[in-house]
Amino acid sequence: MDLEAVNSMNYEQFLDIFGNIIEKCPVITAAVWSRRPFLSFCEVEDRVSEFIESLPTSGKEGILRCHPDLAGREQASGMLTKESQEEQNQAGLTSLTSKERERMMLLNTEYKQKFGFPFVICAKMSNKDQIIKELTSRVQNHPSVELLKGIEEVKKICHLRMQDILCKGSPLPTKL
Ligand SMILES: NC(=O)NC1=NC(=O)NC1=O
Repeated sequence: MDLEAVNSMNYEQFLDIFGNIIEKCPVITAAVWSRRPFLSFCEVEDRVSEFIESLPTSGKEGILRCHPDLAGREQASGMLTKESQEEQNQAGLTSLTSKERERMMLLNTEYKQKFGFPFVICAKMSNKDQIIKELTSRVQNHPSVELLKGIEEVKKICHLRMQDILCKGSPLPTKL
């Protein structure tokens, strides 16, 4: 997929391709479309980051709240987005022992009760043991620290999802 093709997409085509680069937050992609033409693919990510940073705390918390728990109910019920499913698979979170699953559930519940948003980490850059370790440690943090860390992880997830889209060369939308 080349830049010219991306810059010539209408907003429906842009959303079809990039709508889930931030988990379940297509409004960010829809807003960033207005910033075209992009001089590079990195610029798309920079504009996404700018949009996120422009949000008030409640908006950033809202983005985190759109993320499914790792090894949580959405995974158990097969309700994950394809991107999240693949990321959780890659980190080994779909093959936890019952003891690991129980521990993740308890830690996720504790984390959400404390912060009012879920623990978010870029699963593809980690593995189940590291994730459990990170969750155990981060649940002790101050809310302001976890808001920053969570958004930082959201941007890493976005970067990898962009790479997947551009490298897999999703078929370009047919000219409508
Ligand atoms: N709560 C989460 O961290 N969710 C996720 N991390 C990923 O890498 N993909 C997700 O859906």
